Amino acid sequence: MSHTPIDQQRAWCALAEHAAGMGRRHLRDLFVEQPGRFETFSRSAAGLTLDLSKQRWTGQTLDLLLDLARDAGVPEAIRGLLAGERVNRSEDRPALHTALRLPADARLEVGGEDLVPSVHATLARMAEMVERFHAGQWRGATGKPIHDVVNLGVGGSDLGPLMVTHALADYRPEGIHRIDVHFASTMDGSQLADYLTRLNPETTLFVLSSKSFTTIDTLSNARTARDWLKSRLLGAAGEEGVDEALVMRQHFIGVSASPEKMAEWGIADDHQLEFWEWVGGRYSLWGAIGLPIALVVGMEHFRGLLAGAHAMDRHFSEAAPADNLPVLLALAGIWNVNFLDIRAHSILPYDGRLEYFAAYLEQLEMESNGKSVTHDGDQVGYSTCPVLWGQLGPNAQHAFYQLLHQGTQAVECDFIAPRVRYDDVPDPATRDHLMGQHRLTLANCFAQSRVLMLGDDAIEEDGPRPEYKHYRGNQPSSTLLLDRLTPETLGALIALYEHKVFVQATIWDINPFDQWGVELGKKIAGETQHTLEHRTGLEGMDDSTRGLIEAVWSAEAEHGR
Ligand SMILES: O=P(O)(O)OC[C@H]1O[C@H](O)[C@H](O)[C@@H](O)[C@@H]1O
Repeated sequence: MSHTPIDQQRAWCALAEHAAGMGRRHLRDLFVEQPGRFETFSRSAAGLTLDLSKQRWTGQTLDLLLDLARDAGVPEAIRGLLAGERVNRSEDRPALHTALRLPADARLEVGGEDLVPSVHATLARMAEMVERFHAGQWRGATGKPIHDVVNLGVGGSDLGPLMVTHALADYRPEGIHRIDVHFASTMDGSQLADYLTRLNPETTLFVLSSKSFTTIDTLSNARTARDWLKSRLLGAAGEEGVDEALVMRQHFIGVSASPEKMAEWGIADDHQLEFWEWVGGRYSLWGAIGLPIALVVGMEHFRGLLAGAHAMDRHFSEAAPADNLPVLLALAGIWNVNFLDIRAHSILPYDGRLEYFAAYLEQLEMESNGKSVTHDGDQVGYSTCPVLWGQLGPNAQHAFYQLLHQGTQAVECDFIAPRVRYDDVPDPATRDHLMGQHRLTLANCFAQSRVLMLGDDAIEEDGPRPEYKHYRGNQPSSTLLLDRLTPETLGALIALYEHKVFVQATIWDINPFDQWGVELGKKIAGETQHTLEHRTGLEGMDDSTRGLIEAVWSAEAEHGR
């Protein structure tokens, strides 16, 4: 039996009425009317400070949103998620990414089995592998130590490791055999082809990362990599005893939830790292999919990342909703999307190390909450996930901030920056310059959120101003300060967003852990590929697709295919 949709429940209706009463009240007035907003609307946990005072809301708004969270069953949902209930209902399984970061002495019984020992057994296997690489003992088929590792994966098997290895590149341990890690995800092979022109096959290893081990993008890159290795290392190298089995064994590691498929592909048993169906792809960087991260920062820092995420998990589980960072961040989003009609959300990190953070969040948020059917199978009558995009804030200032300041779209922004950076640079002259650059960056970050909030009022200017110089302001934002960017705070930051997504999904009554919307495209791509290759089935296509396919065929004919 379907329950009453959330938008027909008391708390939602009270919020709708409250929003109507607030009209188009300007953020600058809210700041005038309510002194001490920073104090009122900011909270800290796990090395992060979240300032929500520039949200277009009041204390009463937040109280009503907290009522909404309670009525939607958020506290019970959090308990269910962390306890391993089957929260992913369409696939009938739990979503236990939080189990991947439990400490070794914790217990988590799901279906009569304690999951913690197997999680830590995988970490131990990763540690052994990482140690071999860092000791220069993982050798290619011709006996030379592996120096370059290329991760072949896409979506959740690419974006998390890519984002984190980039963010934590400063944390490379010293005194080890250096491993350079690269990422190739695109099915067209262009990223991989570029690496293949530059890397030495004798010292290059590929990690095939794919939860399903059926993703065509990854498997076609994997085939290209295998052929490249074989053509370069077999015979041509003139080495005695270098056979195909040795090449496969020394140059490939597989990471997947399907050991059978890894074996079928030819990954040696002891070079397979397995994870579980109960870890969603976009939530998987905390386990074996994180191998590239550990190869860059070492196991100690990888465990630091897990510890930071676990600190956020504990905060999520223990803090009261009114002090709970993920709950508050989620409620700010709900307020913007569902009551202020703000359906665009920009992620703006002010730290070059977080270059891939927005791309990572685009998958996390939009693949999780880009849904329109409730758990009961009903169509939702309200908006869910906003369109989310982003880029490094300082660069975006010179690109799309124009739209934020003077365009016609209302946009919510998340500004993210570390409080301190470069204070540990050994050379004092460079240190001073770099610390100055960091302060410059922070000044820009704070200035932008201030101008977005206040508009013209951010500056005192005499005389009238032409319309084209007018800034209307009133764009809401959140600011997240990391004490500094470390494995621990990065872990906490990612976990914060994971949990924010879950809280929003709970309120919207949708499943954040499946992604059925991507399946049809894959099926139709298969059929289209068949037509392109075999020149049959064109009659069944629509006129546009037919025209496009014929354009390809005529180009191929011109080039003699
Ligand atoms: O890890 P894999 O099974 O190769 O999946 C890679 C990606 O592809 C899919 O199409 C999904 O939309 C993503 O959620 C997933 O992360």
